[in-house]
Amino acid sequence: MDSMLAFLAPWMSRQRWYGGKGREPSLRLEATWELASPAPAEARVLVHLVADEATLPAVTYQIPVVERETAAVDIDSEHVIGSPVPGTTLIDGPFDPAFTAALEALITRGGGEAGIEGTPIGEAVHAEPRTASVLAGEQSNTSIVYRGERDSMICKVYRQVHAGLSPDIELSAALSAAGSIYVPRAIGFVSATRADPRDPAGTWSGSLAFGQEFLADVEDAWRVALRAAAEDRDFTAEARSLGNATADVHRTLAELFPTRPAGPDDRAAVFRAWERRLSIAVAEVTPMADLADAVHDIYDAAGRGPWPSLQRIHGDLHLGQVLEVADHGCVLLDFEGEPMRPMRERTEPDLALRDVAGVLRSLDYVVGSLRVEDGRSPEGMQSWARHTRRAFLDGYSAASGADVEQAGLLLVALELDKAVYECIYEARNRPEWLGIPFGGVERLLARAARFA
Ligand SMILES: Nc1ncnc2c1ncn2[C@@H]1O[C@H](COP(=O)(O)OP(=O)(O)O)[C@@H](O)[C@H]1O
Ligand SMILES: O=P(O)(O)O[C@H]1O[C@H](CO)[C@@H](O[C@H]2O[C@H](CO)[C@@H](O)[C@H](O)[C@H]2O)[C@H](O)[C@H]1O
Repeated sequence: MDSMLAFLAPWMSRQRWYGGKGREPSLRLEATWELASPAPAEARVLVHLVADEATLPAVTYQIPVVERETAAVDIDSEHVIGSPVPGTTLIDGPFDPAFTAALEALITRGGGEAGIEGTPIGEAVHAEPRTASVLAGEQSNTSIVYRGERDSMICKVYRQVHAGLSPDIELSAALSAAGSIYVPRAIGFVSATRADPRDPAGTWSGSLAFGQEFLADVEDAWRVALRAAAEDRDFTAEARSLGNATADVHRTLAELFPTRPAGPDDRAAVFRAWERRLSIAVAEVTPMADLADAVHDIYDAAGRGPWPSLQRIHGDLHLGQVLEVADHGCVLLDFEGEPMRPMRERTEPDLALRDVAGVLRSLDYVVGSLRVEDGRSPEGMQSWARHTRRAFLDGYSAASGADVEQAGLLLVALELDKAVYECIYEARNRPEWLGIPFGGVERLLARAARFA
């Protein structure tokens, strides 16, 4: 196994989903399961959980691997993990038919081996042949699209694995079961159970994968908005409809899951999370040090003002998480919350306004990215940005019955917190885009001055 980990570490460090950017992973094997695959092939399908101790706290990753005879391997070298045993090659599971077939069977038919369980949910999909391919693009996880004549499915293989049911599965499946038209239909999920490393008498379980209906030939709202802004075309109808959808999802989540008034402990926890992020940003983004005191003052004031009740929310809502479906409208994806936030915070009731702030930041990114990529003048785009922002807020207020503008400084603080998060995200992943959220922090501080 040590030789497998020695091959895994350099390969993992090159993957988009690897969170410890710039570091060499320091891996420890936590668990391995072998899956039966319906695909006719001489191959073993293994699912490993490995802890990466290069970061603190350690992060657990899921690595599905297919072991094949080297002579039979015909795949792009990028998806080859290595050959720790001469004559045998390890392949990244999502790119091998033996793994994709095993996963499809678990999600659509259920069952599993000791420790791995597939749970189909909702209406069963048709038993038919489907072709599997990995979705291209910048992702935190790895998604496999299964295309069939009658039912197509997208299955997300979670790369970072946490204890408990993933909030993505928990919330998306509950919304789908409640008949929400704003999420894809849920099809099934896979979980793993093993002895708890912290308490050998207990068990640990976590989510490995989630299958949803695949909506073919759709674009995400980020691409649609970018095109509209680049051509100075109106995007207010789409923004208003996203406001309606966000409010409707919040209303349904508040009916399905517990809500509570924001007590002193809740406020203190949110405030600590704002401050923690700010201090990470100061450490990683040099110019942030000059703005930190001003940001802190806004957090302080917003923490003392009126707060609405807390409820379950999306947690990382941005235009890239929204599909624009023709003759239907917006569909919201990926209820996992922000990947950098501790999981125990992501599953707690939170401020619904956090999602509103997420979309507002994303609209600011549309203008910012056109400036960075195309050298467009921000002045020329100000009117597009203002109208689009207004339309989103109007749509949200109309559908929720609450005037979001009343939130005043709290909304500004949440936008600031998101922009601070984005500064960290960009510094780690896309340094050339750092100016977009950093400029956002400066503008939000100017806006906050109106509430002084
Ligand atoms: N049900 C779906 N139908 C069509 N495309 C989807 C669906 N779910 C996800 N996608 C596509 O996959 C991309 C990544 O999905 P997402 O859930 O955000 O993954 P990640 O957590 O890895 O970021 C989305 O931006 C979208 O383009
Ligand atoms: O991988 P996820 O989709 O869970 O989200 C992470 O990556 C996003 C970038 O892909 C990042 O979003 C930021 O960039 C977007 C444009 O690419 C922009 O629309 C968002 O407003 C901005 O936050 C997201 O923050 C991060 O969690």
